Amino acid sequence: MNAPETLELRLGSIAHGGHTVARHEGRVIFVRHGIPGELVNVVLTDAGETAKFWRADVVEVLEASEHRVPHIWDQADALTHRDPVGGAEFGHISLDYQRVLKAQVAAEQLTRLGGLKAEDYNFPAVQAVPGNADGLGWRTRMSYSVTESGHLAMSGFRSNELTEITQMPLAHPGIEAIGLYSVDFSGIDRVEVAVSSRDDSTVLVLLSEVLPGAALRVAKQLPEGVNLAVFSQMGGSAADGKGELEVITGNGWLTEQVLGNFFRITGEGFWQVHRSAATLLTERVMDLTAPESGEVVADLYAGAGLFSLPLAEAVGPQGRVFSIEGAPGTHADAKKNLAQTPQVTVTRGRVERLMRQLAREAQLDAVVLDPPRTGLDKQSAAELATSGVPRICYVSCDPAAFARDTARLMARGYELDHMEIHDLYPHTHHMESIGLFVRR
Ligand SMILES: C[S@@+](CC[C@H](N)C(=O)[O-])C[C@H]1O[C@@H](n2cnc3c(N)ncnc32)[C@H](O)[C@@H]1O
Repeated sequence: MNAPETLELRLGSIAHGGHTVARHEGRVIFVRHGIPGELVNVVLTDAGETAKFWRADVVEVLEASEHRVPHIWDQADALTHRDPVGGAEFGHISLDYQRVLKAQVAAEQLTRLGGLKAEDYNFPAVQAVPGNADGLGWRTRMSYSVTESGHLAMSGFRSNELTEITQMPLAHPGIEAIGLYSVDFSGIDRVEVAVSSRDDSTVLVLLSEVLPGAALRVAKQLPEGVNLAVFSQMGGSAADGKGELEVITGNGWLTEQVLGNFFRITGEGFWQVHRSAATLLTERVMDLTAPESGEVVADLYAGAGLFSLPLAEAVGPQGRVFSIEGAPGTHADAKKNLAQTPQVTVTRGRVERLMRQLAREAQLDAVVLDPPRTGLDKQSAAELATSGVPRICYVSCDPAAFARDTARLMARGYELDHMEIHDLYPHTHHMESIGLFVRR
């Protein structure tokens, strides 16, 4: 028998990934675009007869949650679009309640994967970013596809169908101001845009060109002062892929400023997305890690040196910082950003490959690590713990990976001394956790 295409469901609790969990005839269904407690009609998007669980999207709300609000972005609204775009999947939930749900997800992951018990541990609330009351305009980095007619577009939540974009309320106003939505991007297949949060107005547009000459046509349509470059990825992954940047107008990089330090970030290089993230995370990492003069600290997955630079200042010329980053472009930025601090050793390479040697050769006093969504691999977690480093400050954008790594570190002699969660991705299901682990 084929599965029914639509169903009426009562939505249960929130799950990792932003779904609510519902049940139908004993089967679990992960439902998007709903709120726990709501009675809704859903369309099944993934419903094989033999599948362990199904997936569905809310298309009609029969009994709305008191936390439901008009969606912040029409094109991402599942109630008015059959294939809404991704990128603001919590936009129908009041901002305060989004944070309540994120805290529930984090607590559930820490319990289930991290092995922590609610009776022993005070699971943290999710903190709003000061100065961003409506949770809009925070994205300093945007990434778009291009339609056949040359317009900016984004993919549907669960499809490759492109929807033309005419505004993006989460994008920084400096990005929205340059009129990208009326530019003809024919001959381009991806458009990446970044704005500097130093001045809130210097913009760099990166194009991936499929027709030679297309970027020059785009250049003529952009306002004066916008930096433009063509980027070609030469293979590899985000951690070690090689890229080539050909500048068309202005510079191929932006300058960022964090607490008095300046950072050069090339077009394809990593930088924190929320306009306040770099400052907020630096303050929190420095506060929790508390590096002292003369100490030896490692900054793993170091990016362009955001934490390495203040760590170097704190340990001073008598101390030492090992800054490890995999991506060649971001590593090149780190080299430049850390050129005036000889106490920093800047190394390009995968943490998986370098961790053992580092743990063996350096007597580390503290480690800061900020891995991608996948978290630490098992081997690196083991080597990190075996190093016996007294303090580990772990910054994470994925609560499941963070919880899994918490269990690994706790099994090898660490305890989670402090944890906090920041809402660095409002109107999405994402969150940023920071944990301080200390050697027992
Ligand atoms: C979440 S970012 C953090 C960067 C930096 N801490 C910051 O806040 O600006 C993670 C960084 O790790 C790098 N990376 C990803 N996988 C890696 C790996 N296996 N080894 C080393 N670096 C890696 C990425 O290129 C990226 O720059």
